[in-house]
Amino acid sequence: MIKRSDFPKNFVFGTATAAYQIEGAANEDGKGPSIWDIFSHTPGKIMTGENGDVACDHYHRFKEDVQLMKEIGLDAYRFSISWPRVMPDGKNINQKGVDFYNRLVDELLEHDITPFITLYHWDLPYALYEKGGWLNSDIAMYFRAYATFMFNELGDRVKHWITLNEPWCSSFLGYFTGEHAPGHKNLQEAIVAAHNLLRSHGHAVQSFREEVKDGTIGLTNVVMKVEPGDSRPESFLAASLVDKFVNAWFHDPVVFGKYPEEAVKVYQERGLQVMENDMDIISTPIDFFGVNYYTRTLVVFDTTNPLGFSYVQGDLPKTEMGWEIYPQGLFDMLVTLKERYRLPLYITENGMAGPDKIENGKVKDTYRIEYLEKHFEKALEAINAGVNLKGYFIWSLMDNFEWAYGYSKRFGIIYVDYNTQKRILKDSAYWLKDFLIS
Ligand SMILES: N=[N+]=NCCCCNC(=O)[C@@H]1[C@H]2[C@H](O)[C@@H](O)[C@H](O)[C@@H](CO)[C@@H]12
Repeated sequence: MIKRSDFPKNFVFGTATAAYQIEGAANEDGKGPSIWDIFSHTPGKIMTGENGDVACDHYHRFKEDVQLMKEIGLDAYRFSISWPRVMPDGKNINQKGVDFYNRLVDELLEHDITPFITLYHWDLPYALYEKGGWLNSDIAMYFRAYATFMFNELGDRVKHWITLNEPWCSSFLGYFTGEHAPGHKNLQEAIVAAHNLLRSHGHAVQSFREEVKDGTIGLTNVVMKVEPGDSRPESFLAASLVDKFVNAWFHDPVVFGKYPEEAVKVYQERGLQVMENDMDIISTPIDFFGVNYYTRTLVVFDTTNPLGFSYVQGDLPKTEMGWEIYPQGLFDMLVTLKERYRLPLYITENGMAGPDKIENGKVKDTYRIEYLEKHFEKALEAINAGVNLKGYFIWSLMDNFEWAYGYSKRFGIIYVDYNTQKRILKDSAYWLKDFLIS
């Protein structure tokens, strides 16, 4: 049985959340609307018709939540800042919003929990969306100013920062499939948004080097193990190409200063415009990559699809999200990232949505314990294979607003009763508490 002491001494175990998914107080103390406030209030966008107006009410209950993190014994906590809470119009400061994050950081430090901050976890100020949002190249300057302000405000106490959470989701789910805010369905827009997200990332890193000299900063991507769904050679080719679009597209430019060749050609015909010194900015050196790993993606050669491939379902056991449980993919991707980019890594998200039910005041989420054990084992295997893995953040600390699925998908190790806002540690939280002292 794997033990905490099998991991390197300074390895951090934590949990992760995001502002829009847990804070609530959507219109309180001067906070401005984000694109997710508008999207979740737009009929038909959220499967359950729910929104993040209250969520887990973390804005008011953060002290209780930090106390629960302490009770479990977490080393670290990854959370995001709501840009429109601190800058309601994307530019001017809302001091009450800033005060909340000062209080949260101080509460974490008082409980010996190391804060890891994500600057952007999808909740763009709506006022900036009205100015073009990620489609307007000026967004990089707004993001740089926001990042610089936060570095100056919290950088004395917070030494670990992530610029963006999953730019692939922000651009391709937000602007191509339309599943996420702002709900556009335009491939050219998705390509432009992805480029502006990476430019914004680079500007924030440049500012960080001036503002927080003793800190580390990185970029978090969703990392999908892309595999062929059948044995045809064309499907192997399709898998390799999809891997370039979903994985390499958001890692290569940040390290090598250039997009993957195979994908550039496709995107240049569909609106990608790279201006002078964009790639130099995007490839401003970072200290680590954050890896959000959930599952694998299977693709097959498919001439009926204009892109030449289609996604297929695998036959492994699945979570409530319909995602296959595939711990081997975590090992494979950690090794791939290490060999290609030679950067330290954090697993900034890994976890599962389960059929969590309260029975006699308990949640027997044995399936989540097994899921975490298997993925912990693969993470350790990767470390022993030479991967410089520095930490592991479970998604998520508590059940929360799961974007287009509303509150119907429970990822937390803590159960949230949304009617009463009562928090109940699931069996997986008690398991983690024991693991962290093993
Ligand atoms: N097929 N397939 N699939 C895998 C693709 C997963 C893309 N979604 C994510 O990674 C999001 C990430 C997000 O940071 C968090 O805010 C979300 O709550 C979790 C759970 O959904 C994950």
